[in-house]
Amino acid sequence: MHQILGIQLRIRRRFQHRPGHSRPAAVPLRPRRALAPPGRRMRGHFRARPEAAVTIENPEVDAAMATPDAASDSAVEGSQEEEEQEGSEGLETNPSSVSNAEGEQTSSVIPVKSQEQEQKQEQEQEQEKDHEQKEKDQEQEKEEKEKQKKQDDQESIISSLLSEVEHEGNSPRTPKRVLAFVRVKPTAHFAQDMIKLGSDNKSIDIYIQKSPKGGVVNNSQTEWSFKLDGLLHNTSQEMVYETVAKNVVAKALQGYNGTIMCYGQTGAGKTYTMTGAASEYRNRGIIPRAIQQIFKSAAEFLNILVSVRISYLEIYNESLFDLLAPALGRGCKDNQLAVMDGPQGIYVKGLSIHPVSHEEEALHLLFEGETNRVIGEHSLNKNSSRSHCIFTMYIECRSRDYTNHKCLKSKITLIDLAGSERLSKTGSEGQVRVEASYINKSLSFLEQLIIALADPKREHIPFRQSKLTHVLKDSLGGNCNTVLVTNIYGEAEHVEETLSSLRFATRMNWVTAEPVPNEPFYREASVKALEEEIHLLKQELIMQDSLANRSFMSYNPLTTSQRAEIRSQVQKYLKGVIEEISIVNVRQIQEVFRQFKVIVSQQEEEVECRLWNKYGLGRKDSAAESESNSDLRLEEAREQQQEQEDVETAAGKEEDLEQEEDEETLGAGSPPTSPIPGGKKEAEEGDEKERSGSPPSEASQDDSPLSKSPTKDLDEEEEGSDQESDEEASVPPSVQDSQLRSPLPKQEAFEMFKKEAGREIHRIFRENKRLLISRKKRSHSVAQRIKRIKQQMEAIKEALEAQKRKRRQEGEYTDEDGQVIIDEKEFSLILKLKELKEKHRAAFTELRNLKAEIQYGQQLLDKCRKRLISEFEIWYNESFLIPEHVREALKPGGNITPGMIPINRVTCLGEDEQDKFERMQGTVLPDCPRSVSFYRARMNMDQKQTFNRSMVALRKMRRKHGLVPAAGKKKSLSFLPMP
Ligand SMILES: Nc1ncnc2c1ncn2[C@@H]1O[C@H](COP(=O)(O)OP(=O)(O)OP(=O)(O)O)[C@@H](O)[C@H]1O
Repeated sequence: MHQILGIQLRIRRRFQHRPGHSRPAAVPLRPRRALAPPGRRMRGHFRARPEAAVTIENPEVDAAMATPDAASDSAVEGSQEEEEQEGSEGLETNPSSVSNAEGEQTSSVIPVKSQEQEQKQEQEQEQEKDHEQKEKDQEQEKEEKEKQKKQDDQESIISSLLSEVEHEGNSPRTPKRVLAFVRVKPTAHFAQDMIKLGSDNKSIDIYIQKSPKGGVVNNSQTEWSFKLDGLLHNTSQEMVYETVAKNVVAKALQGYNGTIMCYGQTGAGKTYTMTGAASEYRNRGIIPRAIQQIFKSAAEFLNILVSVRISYLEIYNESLFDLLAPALGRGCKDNQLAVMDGPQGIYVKGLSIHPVSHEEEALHLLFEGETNRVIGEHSLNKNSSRSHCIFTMYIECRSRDYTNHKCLKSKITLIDLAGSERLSKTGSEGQVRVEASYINKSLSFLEQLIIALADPKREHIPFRQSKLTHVLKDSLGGNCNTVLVTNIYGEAEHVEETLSSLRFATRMNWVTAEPVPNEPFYREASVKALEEEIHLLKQELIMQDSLANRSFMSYNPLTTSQRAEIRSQVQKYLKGVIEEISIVNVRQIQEVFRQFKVIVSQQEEEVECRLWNKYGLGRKDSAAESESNSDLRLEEAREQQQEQEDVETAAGKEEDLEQEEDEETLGAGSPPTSPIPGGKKEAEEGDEKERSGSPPSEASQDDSPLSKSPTKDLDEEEEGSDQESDEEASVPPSVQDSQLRSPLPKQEAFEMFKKEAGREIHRIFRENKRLLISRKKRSHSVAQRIKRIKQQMEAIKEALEAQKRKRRQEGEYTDEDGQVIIDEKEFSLILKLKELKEKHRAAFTELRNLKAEIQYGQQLLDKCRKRLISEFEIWYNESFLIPEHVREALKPGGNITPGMIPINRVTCLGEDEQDKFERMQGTVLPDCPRSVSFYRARMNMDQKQTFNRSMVALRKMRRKHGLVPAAGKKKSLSFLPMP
């Protein structure tokens, strides 16, 4: 019955959707239906109306969304589109319920036809097909136009918010509520007698039999009814996003803060809803989709520039952790975070916020954060996350062409709460029990907070009771769009927890919210205010110094000679020549500590070398090698920096242009320069010299081939790589034949490696390098082109201005509507300017794409380089340093116990993921071209994890088997036998 009604509804909609349209009488439906093979009817019918569709596609779910604006409209459209397709299937397959345009009742009797009739019928079918195709095309065109219109609308909304005219809330504000949805985890054992989902897709009833023995739920009530904003049962990830998040994200681009929170029992699907299945693009959750929506919209905006920054916070046992902390490990004490109330709202002091320029970068951060989450196994969920996680995207919109100087800020807070079940239910002990009690406490504080927020009479809202509630102070209700997704199980055994989750959802649903966009602010003003503040503070310093008779004080970055002076002071202090180092300023203190660090690491290396030599541990050239290793790292860093600079100079022209425009708008004459000419550069050079280590007399200055690193060699070779052929002759004798030969100098060994074992990776490295260089060249020429266009635009603008002035001086003519009449020259100048603007925009897009390619290429090249070097290191160690018996032990079947990773696994790290990615490219990408960023970010993360895991295992292995690890954290891999 449902299904029949469903089809009728869809058919009606099909005709409603295109008013005035009626199928031409010449295209009857009957013959086609009559020819349909028996059985197709049923198949088509069921395919068109699965149970899921009944619940999801009910338009009332969409109506439940607070604002029927562009985003939610498109959600409805999406389902209408599906319905239309389904509807057309219904038209073909359900003759009993369909009438044609003339109202004739169709029949399923197959008429006997002559050949002529059949031909005619075929012709008619052809015509019908053509007609349908045309209709489809028209509809597509219409949809495209509507999409564009919506996009333009969104852009124009942002533009108007940014406009100079004071923005007033012209539409009366109607109090709204926090939206609450319920998502049921799919199950084969849905407790139909206990959980009843209403046909309105909003209500849910729970029936629990009163337990004769008494128990948790043993009061007089056995039935509960809840009415929320929507039920998501058997709903795809896409539909969940459309219903729950799309509007919030679209509004965030218009300056509204948005919050989406997943609450529910452990394992009920919070993480699945928020982040999604890790490996499948189709099953990605709200966060990856929100990232995609933002970057997609940003790319489509013509005049609005969107910048995005990301932070990822974890609250675990009432402690805050930065899941994206750059260098520090989780839980590191140095990384103290604190929730602060600032003038601009709540913020977490010390939490790293990362600017991201494209989707893949943002996804990479998400995946990185995900891998750092605390996962504690739990009887309810093997992958239970025992912490609350808050992924925040900070969005900033401003006008691209600087028609105004305002900036619109907003943030989207996406919260994945820890499981909400009661302690007894977790069946956990020890640490997990402690965690559960923390989680329970913070969730009950959250509940208290929600109750307080929902009560309009309450004056005090207990935000500060827990870290979670404090962090969420400005993210729940108030002026932001807040949506709660309550994840529940459908099974009978979880019904009590389901009941308590639904109570939480209802309370949340009572919380009022009055979403208003954040006030745009003047970037220029804030930069100016900061500059003034710096200026003032500098003056204050000067005054304090003169009062304290310290007129010699300077607060500029240190020069090379100043650094050298500090170094010599530190050395004197260590030798006891001077008693103390007098402290002058913060920069000097930092430099003193740095110098101490440099000296300590040098001494460590020296001591290590001496020990090796003294006890004859088999590494004759250890001194040279350790330096060679440090050189290697240094060279690598230097090369990366060089390449980074290349990219920046080539592709960064675009930013230069933007900056130029920025400066114009800021009215600054020239970009800020270092207070000391060449100061920073000099300081950096000084840095490098020092890092290469030791005093002049020591081996770092040595030019011997031993100290020459492979990466250095890579550099040289890259320069002359064009002439070099892959099929080079003179392949040296294979190392395999040699039984632990006396170590070759690394330089020679590297040459050998490139020609045999590392030949393929070396070829790939060169190929990547070549591609990167060509992209850089192209981006350089595009940047030049942009510059030329800009100059032309400037010239035309000037000419236009002159023309306008002339027109005004000569007196203006107006037409009957009062419009100023301009002459042909001015008109052609305007046209030319328009044309140039378009060219400028196109070149800009090209440059941006090239920049993304360069960035990606650069990453690829870096990876390739690292792999080449690490493989070389392993090969070198295996060939020259590991004795035969250890090599045997490392082979499969050798006496290394299971669980340890054979060395050859390390050499092929990442290959599996790469293969996976390539395979996936062949299959998934053609259907889903937008999934590239998702899979790339995923692959990067997987590779990183595999590498880290392998390294940890390898280190353990070395320790266990009496193999002495090289001292120092950053040592390259080497296996050394104990005497
Ligand atoms: N709607 C769904 N469709 C398919 N699989 C789901 C769905 N919801 C959850 N799952 C699966 O159930 C398992 C548990 O889900 P998830 O980890 O998201 O639960 P959780 O509520 O986040 O648990 P915890 O509180 O312990 O973190 C996962 O393997 C997930 O893939």
